[in-house]
Amino acid sequence: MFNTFKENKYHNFVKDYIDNKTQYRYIEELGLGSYGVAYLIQHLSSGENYVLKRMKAKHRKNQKLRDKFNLEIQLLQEVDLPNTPTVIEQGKIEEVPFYIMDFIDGQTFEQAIFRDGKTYSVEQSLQITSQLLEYVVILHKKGIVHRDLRIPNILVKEKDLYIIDFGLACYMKEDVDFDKIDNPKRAENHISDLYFIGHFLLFLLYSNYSPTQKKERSWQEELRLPYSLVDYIERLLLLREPFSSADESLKMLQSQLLKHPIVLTD
Ligand SMILES: Nc1ncnc2c1ncn2[C@@H]1O[C@H](COP(=O)(O)OP(=O)(O)OP(=O)(O)O)[C@@H](O)[C@H]1O
Repeated sequence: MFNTFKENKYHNFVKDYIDNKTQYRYIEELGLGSYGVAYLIQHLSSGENYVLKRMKAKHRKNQKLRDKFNLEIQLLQEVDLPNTPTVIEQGKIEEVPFYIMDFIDGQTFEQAIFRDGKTYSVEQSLQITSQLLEYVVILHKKGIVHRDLRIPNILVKEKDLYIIDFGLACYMKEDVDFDKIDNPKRAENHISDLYFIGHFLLFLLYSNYSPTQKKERSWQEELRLPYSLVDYIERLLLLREPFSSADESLKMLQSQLLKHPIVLTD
């Protein structure tokens, strides 16, 4: 098996492969996750940028992880939305599977908030969440749950949102007993995506927050949001009765929270 040292060696292998055996040239590494590595590459004749994502070399003999990686590609192909990257091609480099997809030349919300110090008002946070929910409703209609809608996996480019990293996505299970969900993050239905969207919304709202006290308090106390919005977020986070679908939560957001101007409580 490739160990950490060999992973570096494999990295050089991939670079050589891209530069000498494909119609692309290697530009840089974009990110290294627990299972995969993503690289920025450029198509030689068009000059367009793409992303090559591969499995980590040390996992290449692990059939379960290979299946997981193949499922990621399959789901991304099935999603086929303007706001998710299109899969261009797939293959193997020395037994390690990879695929090439569109490069979304935007910023992740993690970069926007934590690197660039971007702040979002309550109104903006709700507008962005509404846009995200619209895409998630379509995703769910296609029978797919993303299950990792965190700030590094949602990009913004010219005010449009894009969803990447389908590494934990799965086919949606229709009949699930809500009382038996002990880990909402891993639920194989809308509950998981709504739970992550609740946290996503809190990240946006916190971007505008400056602590007034040393002692850390709950988000309900710190953010001083209107009751209707607290209630809404609590439903996303399963602290209250969950929404029966992403569509229901989108409708409530659009018909009740976005319709009236948000007034913060003192
Ligand atoms: N299609 C894309 N367009 C733009 N940037 C991308 C794209 N795909 C990945 N990236 C960048 O590369 C980083 C890593 O990619 P990705 O999130 O898919 O893999 P990972 O999370 O590192 O792997 P794993 O699935 O093992 O956790 C992302 O955070 C993002 O910055």
